[in-house]
Amino acid sequence: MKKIAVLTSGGDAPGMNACIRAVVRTGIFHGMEMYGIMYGYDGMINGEIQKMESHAVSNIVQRGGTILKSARSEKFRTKEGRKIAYEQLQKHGIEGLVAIGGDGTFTGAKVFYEEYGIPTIGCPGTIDNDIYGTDFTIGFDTAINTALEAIDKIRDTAAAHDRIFFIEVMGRDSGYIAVECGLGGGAEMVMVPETKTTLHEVVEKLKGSRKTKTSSVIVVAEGDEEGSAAEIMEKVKNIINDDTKDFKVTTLGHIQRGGNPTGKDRMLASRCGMAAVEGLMNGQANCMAGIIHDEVVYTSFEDCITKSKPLNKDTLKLIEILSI
Ligand SMILES: Nc1ncnc2c1ncn2[C@@H]1O[C@H](COP(=O)(O)OP(=O)(O)O)[C@@H](O)[C@H]1O
Ligand SMILES: O=P(O)(O)OC[C@H]1O[C@](O)(COP(=O)(O)O)[C@@H](O)[C@@H]1O
Repeated sequence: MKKIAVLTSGGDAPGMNACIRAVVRTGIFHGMEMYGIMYGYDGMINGEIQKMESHAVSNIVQRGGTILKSARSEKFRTKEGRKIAYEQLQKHGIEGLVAIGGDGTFTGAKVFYEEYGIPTIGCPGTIDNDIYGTDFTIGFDTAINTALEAIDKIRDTAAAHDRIFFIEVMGRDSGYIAVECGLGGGAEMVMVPETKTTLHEVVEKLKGSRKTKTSSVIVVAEGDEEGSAAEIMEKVKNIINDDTKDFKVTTLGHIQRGGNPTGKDRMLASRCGMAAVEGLMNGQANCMAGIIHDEVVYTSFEDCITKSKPLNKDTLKLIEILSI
């Protein structure tokens, strides 16, 4: 294998740049020609493929976002789109791919590999941490630290005004961010897509905690089955029906996806990037390079996509115990 290309796809995540840097420099170290594909799978289809020398990844290890840009590509979901993508790779002589993204990105990579056989290895890049085959995903640590900083600030106001705050964090299908922020931010309760929490339980919890506390914070993952934090707040407010209680909502949104990656994310990203390139050189394909118990582990895309990584039950219990 002589030419490897790297792309970032799906949502961006802090640490993706550190991963791109590791991919490019590991490849060059081993005598490969390295290429960057802009805008994920869309760029593959559009032929936005550029050679990357070592200096192309200078001064990016500390930066959020992704210098290769990211996209969610509808065209790549079609057979015609993937055929054009393959032709573009052929045109540039690309023999291997590193795809940095989440489970959608890996689903696309798997379909593409099965159709055209271009060896591909993924690196887990999503703030949601919802990927089987790695203890943590690139961007998760930064996202929870960003969210925690925001929650700490909101708690100041909550405490000063005796308010009940519903804080929405990201996590379309996953409650990892909510759970970590809930625990670290001292929340009364977390509401996540993986477990059912009824409005009745929320109301009872708030009534109970108001006996000992004057302010409360409830962290809601955006994908919770009861709806958004704003919707949940309205419903709870209506049930409690007490004008003396002051309810507020804050949706943290995309601040969680930006910013300089933490040291942990830079380390994880660099290790996964190197492992992806060395995996390709050693004949691995159709799998993701992740880190489990501090060791590099290659997990098939099939498993990454189909197997779930359950939330730690002890952590959920801990939140309940610590919020009495
Ligand atoms: N079944 C599929 N077939 C082909 N491509 C897919 C498929 N699922 C996802 N993709 C591609 O992967 C991209 C990224 O997936 P998405 O779910 O948006 O983000 P993430 O990788 O962060 O989970 C999609 O925009 C699409 O181009
Ligand atoms: O910016 P967008 O495209 O609306 O994406 C929002 C989504 O991005 C995430 O932060 C991460 O999603 P991905 O795993 O698809 O990258 C989700 O939690 C959130 O729902």
